[in-house]
Amino acid sequence: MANLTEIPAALAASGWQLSTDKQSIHKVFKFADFRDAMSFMVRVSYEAEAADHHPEWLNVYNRVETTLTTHDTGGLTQKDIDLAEAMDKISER
Ligand SMILES: C[C@H](O)[C@H](O)[C@H]1CNC2=NC(N)=NC(=O)C2=N1
Repeated sequence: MANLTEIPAALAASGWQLSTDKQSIHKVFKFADFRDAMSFMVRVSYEAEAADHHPEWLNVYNRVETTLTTHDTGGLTQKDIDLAEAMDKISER
C-alpha cells in the first residue's frame, strides 16, 4: 500500500491535520464529559479491531487526542483515512 502525501478535503474540514513529515494525521476530539469520551473510544475500538488498524491516542477527561499512521509502511495510507472517516462518523452520533 502506497504512502499518501495529502488528506481528503472533508477530513481537513472536520479538523484532521497532516503532520509536517506527512506521515500521520492528528485530531483532538472533544466531548461533553469523560463518559462520552470513553464511549467514543470503545466504539472506535471495535472498528479498529475489525480493520486491524489502531489509533495512537491520549484521553484526558473529555478529550481524545488522536494520531493515525501506518506503522507497517512508516507513513500515511488509505487505512488511516478510512479509520479517520469512521472516527468522525462515530464522534457525530
Ligand atoms: C500484525 C498486525 O496486523 C499489524 O501490526 C497491524 C496492527 N495495527 C496497526 N495499526 C496501525 N496504525 N498501523 C499498522 O501498521 C498496524 N498494523
